[in-house]
Amino acid sequence: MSVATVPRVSGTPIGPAVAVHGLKRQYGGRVVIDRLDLRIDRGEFVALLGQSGCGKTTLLRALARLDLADAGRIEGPLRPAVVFQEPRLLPWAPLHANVALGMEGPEGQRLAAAALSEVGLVGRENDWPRNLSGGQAQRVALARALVREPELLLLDEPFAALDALTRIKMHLLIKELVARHRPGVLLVTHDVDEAITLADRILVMKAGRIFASYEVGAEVERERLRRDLLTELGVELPTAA
Ligand SMILES: Nc1ncnc2c1ncn2[C@@H]1O[C@H](COP(=O)(O)OP(=O)(O)OP(=O)(O)O)[C@@H](O)[C@H]1O
Repeated sequence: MSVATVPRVSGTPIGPAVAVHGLKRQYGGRVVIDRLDLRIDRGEFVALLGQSGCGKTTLLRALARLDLADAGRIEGPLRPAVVFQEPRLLPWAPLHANVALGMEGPEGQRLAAAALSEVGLVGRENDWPRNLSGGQAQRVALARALVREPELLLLDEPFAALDALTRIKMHLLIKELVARHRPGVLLVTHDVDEAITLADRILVMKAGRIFASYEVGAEVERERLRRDLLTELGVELPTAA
C-alpha cells in the first residue's frame, strides 16, 4: 500500500508516514532486527535510542530502502528523505543544485532558493559547499531533505558532529521545520537530552526489538523521564540524596 495520498484536516496531514510489520534482518545468522513492528504518523517526531550495536542504523537503513529485509514488510514511501551525520553534499555543485538534485530548470532553482532561505541561508543558492561551516552544510542537507515535501524524514544522528551551541540552534530549526512541513520523523540519536527536547515519543531499542516506548510529556516530567531512559540504556545513576 502506498501512503502517498493522505487525508488532511485543517491543512494538517494525518495518517501513517510509515508502518513496519514483523521486520527481520540478520547478518550471517545473527539476528539484528527481530520481528520489529513500528508505526510513525505524519507530523509525529519519534526518537530512537539504544546502546551501540542494538540495530538502530540497520532499522533506519531498511526504512530508507538502502538495505533489504529478510522478512516482514514496510508500508511507506520508497524514497524517504534522509539526513546523515555528515552533510554529504556534492562539492562540485552549487548549493541550489545540491538542494534541488534532479529538479532542473527555473522551478528547481526557485524551490532550492526557498528551501535554503527556510534553513537560514537566504541568497546563498549560488555559493559552494566548500564555503560553508559544518552547521551551515547540515542546514543545506536539511533543505535538500525537505524540498520534496517528504512524508517520512529519517535523521541518523544529524547533529552529533556539531558543537554544542550549533546543535541547540539546529534543534530549534528542525522543530520549526517539522512543525511546518509535518513529515513523520525518525531520529536515531545517542543523546538522551536531544531525544527529550525534540521527540513526541521515544523508543528504546534492545537486541533488535523496540523494548520500551515513552511519550514525552510536560516539562515537569522530563527529569524523571531522563533518569528512566538513562537507566534503560545501562547508565548507573546515583540515587537522589
Ligand atoms: N553489513 C553488515 N554486515 C554484518 N554485520 C552488520 C552489518 N551491519 C550491521 N551489522 C551488525 O549489526 C549489529 C547492529 O548494527 P547497527 O549499526 O544497526 O547498530 P547501532 O544500534 O546503529 O549501533 P551504533 O549506535 O553503534 O551506531 C551490529 O552488531 C553490527 O556489527
